Amino acid sequence: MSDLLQQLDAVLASRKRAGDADSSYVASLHAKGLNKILEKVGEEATEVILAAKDAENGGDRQALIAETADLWFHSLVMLSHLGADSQDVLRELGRRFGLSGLEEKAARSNND
Ligand SMILES: N=c1c2ncn([C@@H]3O[C@H](COP(=O)(O)OP(=O)(O)OP(=O)(O)O)[C@@H](O)[C@H]3O)c2ncn1[C@@H]1O[C@H](COP(=O)(O)O)[C@@H](O)[C@H]1O
Repeated sequence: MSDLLQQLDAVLASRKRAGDADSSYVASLHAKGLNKILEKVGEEATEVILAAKDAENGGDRQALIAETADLWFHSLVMLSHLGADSQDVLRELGRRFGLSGLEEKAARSNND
């Protein structure tokens, strides 16, 4: 599925380079600028939280999945706007793989 992320990265980069804001949602976000993109990331994060609470109470898990997809998507648009992409994040997650979050955090305080 990482290939899908790479394909999406390429589409987002092409919309940033030469997208038409009148026919492309992504190009319209790039044209509006980083603050608009960040507003959407914040909005979608809130919608994920609300959908998660709803799912905890027996609500619609598909709605949670859809809102999480919205958050991932808008985060990818943000990364694209700032010259990064999904592979940068996957590389960082790979670097952390197998390292306990508790050990990683303790190591930070030992080095501080
Ligand atoms: N994956 C997505 C994707 N996910 C969500 N969205 C859009 O993000 C917008 C979210 O806006 P809103 O939050 O206002 O709407 P909403 O989330 O449906 O409604 P609420 O949850 O807020 O109530 C909607 O217009 C969605 O269609 C996306 N738009 C585009 N993509 C991908 O980006 C590609 C390029 O898109 P265009 O640049 O529009 O061609 C597409 O081919 C897709 O692969």
